[in-house]
Amino acid sequence: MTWSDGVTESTRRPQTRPTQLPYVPPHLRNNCNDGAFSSMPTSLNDYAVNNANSYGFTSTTESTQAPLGRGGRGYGHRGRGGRGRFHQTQEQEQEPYNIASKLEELEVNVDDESTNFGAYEDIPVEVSGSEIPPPASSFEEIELGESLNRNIKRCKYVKPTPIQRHAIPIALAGRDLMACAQTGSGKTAAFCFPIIHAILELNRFSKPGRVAFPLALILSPTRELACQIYEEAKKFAYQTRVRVAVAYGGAPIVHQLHNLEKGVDILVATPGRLVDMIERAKVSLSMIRCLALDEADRMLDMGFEPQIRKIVQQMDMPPCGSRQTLFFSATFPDEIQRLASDFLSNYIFLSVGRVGSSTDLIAQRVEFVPNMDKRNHLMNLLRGQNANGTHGKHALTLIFVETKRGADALEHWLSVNGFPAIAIHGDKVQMERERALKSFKSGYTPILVATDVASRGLDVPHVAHVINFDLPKDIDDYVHRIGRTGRAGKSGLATAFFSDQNMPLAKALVELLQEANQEVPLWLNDYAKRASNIVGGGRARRFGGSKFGGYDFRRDAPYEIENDPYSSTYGSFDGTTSSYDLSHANSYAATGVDSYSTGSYGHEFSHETIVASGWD
Ligand SMILES: Nc1ncnc2c1ncn2[C@@H]1O[C@H](COP(=O)(O)OP(=O)(O)OP(=O)(O)O)[C@@H](O)[C@H]1O
Repeated sequence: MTWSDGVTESTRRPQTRPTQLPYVPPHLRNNCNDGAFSSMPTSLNDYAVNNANSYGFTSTTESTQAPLGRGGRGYGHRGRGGRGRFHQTQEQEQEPYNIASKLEELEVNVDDESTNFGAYEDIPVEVSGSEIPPPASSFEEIELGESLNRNIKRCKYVKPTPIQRHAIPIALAGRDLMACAQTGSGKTAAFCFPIIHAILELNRFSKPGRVAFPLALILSPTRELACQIYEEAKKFAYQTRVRVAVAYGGAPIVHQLHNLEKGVDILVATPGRLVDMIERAKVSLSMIRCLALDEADRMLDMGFEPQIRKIVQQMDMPPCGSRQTLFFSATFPDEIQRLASDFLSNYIFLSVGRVGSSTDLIAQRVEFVPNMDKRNHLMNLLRGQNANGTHGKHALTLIFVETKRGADALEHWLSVNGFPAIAIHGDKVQMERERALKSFKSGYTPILVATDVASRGLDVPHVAHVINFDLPKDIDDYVHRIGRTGRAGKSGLATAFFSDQNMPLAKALVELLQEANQEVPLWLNDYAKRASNIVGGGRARRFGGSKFGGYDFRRDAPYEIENDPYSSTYGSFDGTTSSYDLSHANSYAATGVDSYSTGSYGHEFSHETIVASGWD
C-alpha cells in the first residue's frame, strides 16, 4: 500500500571482587595541581531561540498520488560479520584505567569533525517479511526528488547510512516497517525522508484552519526528542511546501495551537500533549497517512502503551492497513515487538547491527566502584580529563544517575567542587530542562547530570564521555545511554561504575561487551556467572537465543496476524531461500543467506542476513 491508496540483586561477593585502591590515573601521579575546568568560558553563550515554523502556507492542487512502489522484490544473500577480537588477561585486569590515554586514542578531544564512517563497514543487516524492496546504495539511486536532495546536500549527508539504505526504499514502497539500528546511525532521516517525499509526491498540502489535519504523525517519548526531531524535519523540508509543527507538554499550549492553525503536514508530538489537543478538537488524525514512532519500544512499554492505543486505535486515525506505520528504535525486546505488531500490517522487520547492540565506535569500560566511593572516583575521572585537556566545549561529559534527587545532589556536589555541572530530569520544569540542555550543548556547562530522560535519541555533538554513575536496571537502557556518544561515525568513551547492586545486569553486560569487542574484566565475568546461578541472569538476551543479527519475533512461534489481508497465521519458517539480484546493491559484501518462507502465509516471507558495507 502506498499513501495514495488509503486516506481513508543478592549481595554475595564473588571471590574475584576487586580490591578498591584510591584511583590515580597514571598521568596524574606526578601532577596534582590541576584546576578543574580552569579554562571555562566566563559568559553564557547566546542561545539561538527556536523559531516557530515560518514557512509560508500554500494551498494545493488536489491530486491522486502516483504509486510510490519501487518493486517489492524478495532478495537473498548473506554473510555473517566476522566478529571476534576479544582479549582478556590478568595483566589487563590489574592495569589502572588511563582515561586520558583512552581519550587520546579515541581522538575525542579534537576540534575537527573527523568521522569514521568506515566503522559501519561489514555491519550485519537482517531483513524479514514478504516482498522486500531492495536497498539502495546512494541518495541519487533512491530518487528522493530535487528539493529533498538539495536539503540532503545542505545537511552534508554524502551517502546514506546502512539503516537509511534499507529503510528508505521500504518506506517509499509504502510498506509498514519495524526497524532497529544502532544509536546514532541516522534513524531520524530514515523515517523523515520518505515521509517528506511522499507528501511532496502527493502534492496536497495542509490548509490553515481551526482544526489541524496532519498527513503524518511522528510520536516521541520525550519532549526534548520531539523538539530535536522537529528541528531535523524542518531542515529536511526546507524550502519545500511541507509544513512541520511540534506539540509537547510543559510548554504553553496556546503558542503550539497557534502554529497548528497555520496548517501542518507533519506533526511531531509527545503522546500526552497530542491527546489533549485531540480532545480539544484542535487536531484531527483522520487524514493521517503515515504514523512513525521513534524509540518505538519505549513508546510501547508500560508507561506509554495506553496513550498510544488511545491515539492510534480510539481516535479518528485511519486503521492499520489504511495508513503506513513505521517503528524505529535501537532496541526492540520481543515482548514489545509482539505489542507493536498490533499496529502494523504485513510489515517488514529490519535490523541493522544486532538489535540492542552498541556500536564499535564506543569504547566501553566497566569499573568496580562501591557506592560510597563513587563520588571520589568520578572526581578523579573528571580531573583526568581536565589534565588531558579533554574537557570543555568539544568534549562534553554526560553522567547518568538513577534518581531525580540523585541528579540534583550530584550536580550540587560537582559544582561545589569546581566542576561546572547542570542537571536534567523529569521534575524540572520544561524551561529548566531546555536551559540545561542548551547550556550543555553550548559547552558552557560541559557536564550534564541526567536521569533516563536524556537517554533516548538526543543527538548532542561532542559528547565524548558517558559515565554511568548509577547503572540502569535494564541493558537496553544502558545501550541507549552510552549511545549519546559515538554518534554519526565519531568515536566515544563510556565508563560504568559497577557495584554489588548491579549483579542482575552482569550477564547482559558481559554479552554486550563481548559483542562489541570490548574488554571484559574477570571480576565482571564472575559476577555474571553468579548472577546466572542466583537470579537467573537477569534480562540477558531478548532475542530468543539468536546469537547474531536482529531478531524478528515472528520467527519463534506461529503467530496470529491481525489486520493481515492474506492469512491468519504464520507457519514456522521453513528455510526456503529467496534470491536477490546482487547487481542491485553493488557495494554489498554478501556471503550467506538465511531465508524462510511461510507455509500458510500465502506469499513468500523471507528472512535474510547480509553484510552490508556502507556509510563510507
Ligand atoms: N547520511 C548521513 N550522513 C552523515 N551524517 C548523518 C547521516 N544521517 C544522519 N546523520 C547524522 O548522524 C547523527 C545521528 O543521527 P540520528 O540522531 O538520526 O541517529 P539515531 O539513529 O536516531 O540515534 P538514536 O538511536 O540515539 O536516536 C545526526 O547528527 C545526523 O545529522
